[in-house]
Amino acid sequence: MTEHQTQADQDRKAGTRRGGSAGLPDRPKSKKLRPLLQLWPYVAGRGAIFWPALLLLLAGVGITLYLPVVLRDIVDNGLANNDIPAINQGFMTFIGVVIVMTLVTSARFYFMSLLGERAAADLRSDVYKKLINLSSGYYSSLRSGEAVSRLTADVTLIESFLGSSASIFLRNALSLTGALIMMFILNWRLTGVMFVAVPLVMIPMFIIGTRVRKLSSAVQDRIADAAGEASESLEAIELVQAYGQEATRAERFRMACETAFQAARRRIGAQTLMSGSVIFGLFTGIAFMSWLAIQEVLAERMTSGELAQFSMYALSGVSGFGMLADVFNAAMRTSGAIQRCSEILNEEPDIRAPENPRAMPSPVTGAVQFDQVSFSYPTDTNAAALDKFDLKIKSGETVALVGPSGAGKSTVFRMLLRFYDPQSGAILLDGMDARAVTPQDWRAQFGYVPQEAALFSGSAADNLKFASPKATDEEIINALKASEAWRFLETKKGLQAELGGRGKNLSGGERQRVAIARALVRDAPVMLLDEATSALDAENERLVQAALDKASDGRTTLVIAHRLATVRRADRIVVMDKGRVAEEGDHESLVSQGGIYAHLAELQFSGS
Ligand SMILES: Nc1ncnc2c1ncn2[C@@H]1O[C@H](COP(=O)(O)OP(=O)(O)OP(=O)(O)O)[C@@H](O)[C@H]1O
Repeated sequence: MTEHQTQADQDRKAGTRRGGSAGLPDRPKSKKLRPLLQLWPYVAGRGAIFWPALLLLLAGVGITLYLPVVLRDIVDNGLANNDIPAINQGFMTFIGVVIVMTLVTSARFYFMSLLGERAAADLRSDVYKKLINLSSGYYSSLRSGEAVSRLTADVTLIESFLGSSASIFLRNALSLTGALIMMFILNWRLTGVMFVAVPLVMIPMFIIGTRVRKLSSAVQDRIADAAGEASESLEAIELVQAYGQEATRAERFRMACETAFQAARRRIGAQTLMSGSVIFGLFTGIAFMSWLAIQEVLAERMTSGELAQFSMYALSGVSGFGMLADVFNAAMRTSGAIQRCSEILNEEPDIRAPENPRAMPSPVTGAVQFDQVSFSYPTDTNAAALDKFDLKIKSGETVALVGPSGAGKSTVFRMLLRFYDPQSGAILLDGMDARAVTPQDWRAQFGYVPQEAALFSGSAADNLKFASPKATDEEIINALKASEAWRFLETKKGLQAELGGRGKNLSGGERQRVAIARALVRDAPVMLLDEATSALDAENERLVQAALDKASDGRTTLVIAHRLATVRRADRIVVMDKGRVAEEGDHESLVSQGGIYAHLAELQFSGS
């Protein structure tokens, strides 16, 4: 558990490092744009936002294409004839169109952004709903932290794409197409020349632009490296000073900053080249096109108004083209994000109900049996975690599982809670095979106290209702009393006492007692207790032991035991080694056998 958290923390840090300070997270791109289509249900399913957004987008494009027509009329009808009233009238129309355009654009912005947020919220909930139902096998094959990255970073990319890039893309693609058609109608010769001239100017800019983008992300990576370096040292400042590493660490940070500076210098060089070539390309292009256009006007193949109209389309077309290139990049990244999210959405949990699930016997007495169970973890198929494991526990019996680290004790619990299914053999409860019932029905028969007493933020009552949502206040208080947790909660706010995130408002021993109460309130026939290894003071130890006693009262109990007091209370001790039962008996008989248990007891329980 702790190992997992540490790994997750590291991954989170690595994620932040990779993400840098660019605002949007930096996640792998896809090579295909096709996955974008998978967003369709999320967009179309919200018709009340989607259709207004699309109509407003089309209206906006139409208005942008109409503005140059108004300008042409001003020039041709007003300016060419020196007709002042026509000029004034023309500009009034122009302003009118601008007002409509402003309203339409603002409304479009509102609906498009809303659409992005709406779809992201829906997608996020769907991905989470799937994640929370997937089985342990899935998580063990996923890099830890990756699931959360998909839920947050990937969905953020999608959100930003739908809310802004997709709208920019559609708007510019439509404006560009519209502008080209209008230009072609106005003067096909000029348009033809532009078709040749524009790529000549754009291609070098595009190449340099790609280089600038690459260098910019390299700079961000280097800055993030430096920041990572700094935070690592500052988080462990006492260690750094205790070992006299201040100068070395400062020098390492300086080197990281220097590398970032060198990367920035390369980026600035490319940017300088880029802006130079943009200015040169753009203005020589404009000069050349203007010269050609004036030739057309002089040859009376075009009016002055049409020239003005043409120029407006050309300018908007060129800028639209530039934006498309940027948006393309965003689309590739979003496509990658969608692929990763849909991978989760398409995943089927490998632990699921059979086609015709049977009902658990009523009542369940709690007779547990492992029948020749062999199992190896999906990520480690060579080594068997359980090897033809046989164990029969009578209803109401308390069995202590002991054994060296890696013997398979926790695996026994994981199999009992059906986080995994065995590769061969069967796990039975009152004779019922775990695979014959729904996982929910099966798990409802177990109370589980993990080694790290993971609690959730919320009140004590919330934390107990987690195990039994219908429990009454009285039942909750009884469970808390039985687990010796009520005494300290009473001095706080009783059931309403806030436990803090992961129960951080409580001490280690108190957390364990609340976790035991949580298992008790479930009132299940089988209790699984994974005893904490961390040392407790004598008083807490006594209280936890008393709580454990109550927890096993009248129920079948399996306890992974680390304390002498616990093994002594058990009806039977089962010693595991290499996924098998190695020895069995009570404390005295096992010690006298002088085997694994005797050795373990000497090491482990000598201080108890
Ligand atoms: N998620 C996992 N993926 C792959 N292998 C695992 C996984 N969890 C445990 N194992 C392996 O399975 C074997 C049994 O592990 P298990 O956690 O059941 O041991 P344990 O007896 O509970 O040990 P400990 O007392 O140290 O907790 C070990 O070899 C371990 O490396």
